[in-house]
Amino acid sequence: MEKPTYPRLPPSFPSSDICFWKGGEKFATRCKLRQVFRVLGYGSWAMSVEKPPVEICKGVNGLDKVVLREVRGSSAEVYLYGGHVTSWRNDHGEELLFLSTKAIFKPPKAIRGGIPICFPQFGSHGNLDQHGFARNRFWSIDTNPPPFPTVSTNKALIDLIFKPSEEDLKTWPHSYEFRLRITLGPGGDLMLTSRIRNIDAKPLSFTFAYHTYLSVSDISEVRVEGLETLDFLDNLKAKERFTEQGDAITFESEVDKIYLATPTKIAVIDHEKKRTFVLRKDGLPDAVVWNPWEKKAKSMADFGDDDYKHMLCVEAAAVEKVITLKPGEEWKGRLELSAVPSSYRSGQLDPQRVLQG
Ligand SMILES: O=P(O)(O)OC[C@H]1O[C@H](O)[C@H](O)[C@@H](O)[C@@H]1O
Repeated sequence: MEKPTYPRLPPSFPSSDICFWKGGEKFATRCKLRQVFRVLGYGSWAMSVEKPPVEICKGVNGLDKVVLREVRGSSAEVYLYGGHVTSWRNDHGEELLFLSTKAIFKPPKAIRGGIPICFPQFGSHGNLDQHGFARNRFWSIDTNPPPFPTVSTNKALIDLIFKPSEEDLKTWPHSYEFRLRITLGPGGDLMLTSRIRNIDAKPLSFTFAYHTYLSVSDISEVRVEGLETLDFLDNLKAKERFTEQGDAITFESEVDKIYLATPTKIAVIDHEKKRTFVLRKDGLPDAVVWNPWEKKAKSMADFGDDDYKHMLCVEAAAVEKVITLKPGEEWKGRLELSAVPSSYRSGQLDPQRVLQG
């Protein structure tokens, strides 16, 4: 083949980041526009401008949202309203979080689905409104967050901050700073790290949950491993304490349980989808498992009648033992979510095996 001759490009020719595509497959990323110009015309190449790893734009009803993108194609969306993750997609573009077909993106209602933040109160475990108020307040982008002990090389991350307003101080008179970092890892893992600092002169006590709504193909085909034989508080039986019996947890009716002092890793196995979610948590001893089932689903205005079949909440939480911070103290609570193909058979939970599957 004859050596192609390239056109001479003027020095001012733009050199922004570009992706190459062939037959729907991404061939290369972050080439310079100058190089692309040379390749065009030699084969059936297409090109597109690489989308940024962090983009701030408008979402439903004009609410501000942040889109995180990882170079291999996974993505996440975060609304500043609630500091709320509403979408997490793998590199095939498949949605991994459940979002109600009737979700209302309108304050003061919290968004139904995704990952609402329950703070400073989980559920009705206190005098505040159900799940506290962080999920229906506007958060801000934190442009200068205090450093983390380990430096992150991830580009797809956003730091948010929530500080109580004068109104909030009237209902809950405590001064604090709540920082939330949301990161999409190179393999598409979603990580949420909350840092709450007490900046008041008196102690700060709270309960907390990442109220994660996982998307599942069919709830009756789902199994949770890692919670068997643990004690739990049953919200459907006046928070009475029971011990889980037998095997992994499966679903055939309404469930609303707070499992206590759980392992740091929990697996949610979706047999039909052949997908396993692995939840890893730190600083959050409890795990809430919730599915409203048919009757409650019908009573919820922002929840489709059949939506209960396609969701399961497994919530990394701190409920039974209230967290108390002395003045100046900081608490950290972390959740890491991965979705892997299941090559999973029954037996004790071994998340390492799940991950390698
Ligand atoms: O309707 P929400 O206030 O969002 O609460 C939804 C659910 O959240 C948690 O999982 C609680 O354990 C449930 O008791 C509650 O029904």
